[in-house]
Amino acid sequence: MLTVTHVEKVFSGQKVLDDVNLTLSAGEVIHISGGNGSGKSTLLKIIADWLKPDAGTSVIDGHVELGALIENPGFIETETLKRNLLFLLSIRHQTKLETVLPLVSRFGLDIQNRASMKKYSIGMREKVGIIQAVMEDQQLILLDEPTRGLDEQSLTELVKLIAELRQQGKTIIIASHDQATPIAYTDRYVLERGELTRITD
Ligand SMILES: Nc1ncnc2c1ncn2[C@@H]1O[C@H](COP(=O)(O)OP(=O)(O)OP(=O)(O)O)[C@@H](O)[C@H]1O
Repeated sequence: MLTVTHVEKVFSGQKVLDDVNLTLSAGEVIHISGGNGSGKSTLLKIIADWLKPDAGTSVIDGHVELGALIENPGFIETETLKRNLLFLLSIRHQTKLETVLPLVSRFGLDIQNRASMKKYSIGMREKVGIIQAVMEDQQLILLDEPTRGLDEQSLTELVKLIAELRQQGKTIIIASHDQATPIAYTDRYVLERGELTRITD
């Protein structure tokens, strides 16, 4: 599903990622922890092909659809939630808005909300970011700090959603600064000084 091999990334002479290797098969759910600035977002961006590594490769199997929430998701700020989702769905033409509505309401969002996205709070934006990352049955899902700004109820929904996606065989990478995450995951990794290491209990 995903093979990251000997990946390096240097910013301003500083090696942020140093020989990072990661192989994930379909259905694996992992959690990567690491302090602020440890390179979690950089690694996810390389996996999503938003950034090129300075050395090494990151390869996703050809047929795999990617869903990603990395840093601040970009929306059309002057448009409503509905218009934003319709726009995103129009790119792949695979999913109808009706299919996404249960996901919208379980996170307490209102598809009829007439406010533009720029009026949304951090937590509301995070929820929309989560929804767009999973709403088209994407098989590989990257979630960078997905709990940011979420209230208790939404956090519970997120935990349930990830458990469901895991049951459906989705491959998921969750990154957060926190080693202790409320989210169910299988394998834990830590990113420190540019190195990604699997934590064994
Ligand atoms: N486009 C860029 N140009 C220059 N430096 C960058 C760029 N993107 C990231 N960096 C630097 O790379 C390092 C890792 O950043 P990254 O955002 O990947 O860390 P992170 O682990 O996601 O941090 P956080 O938990 O704070 O979000 C930081 O020192 C950051 O300043």
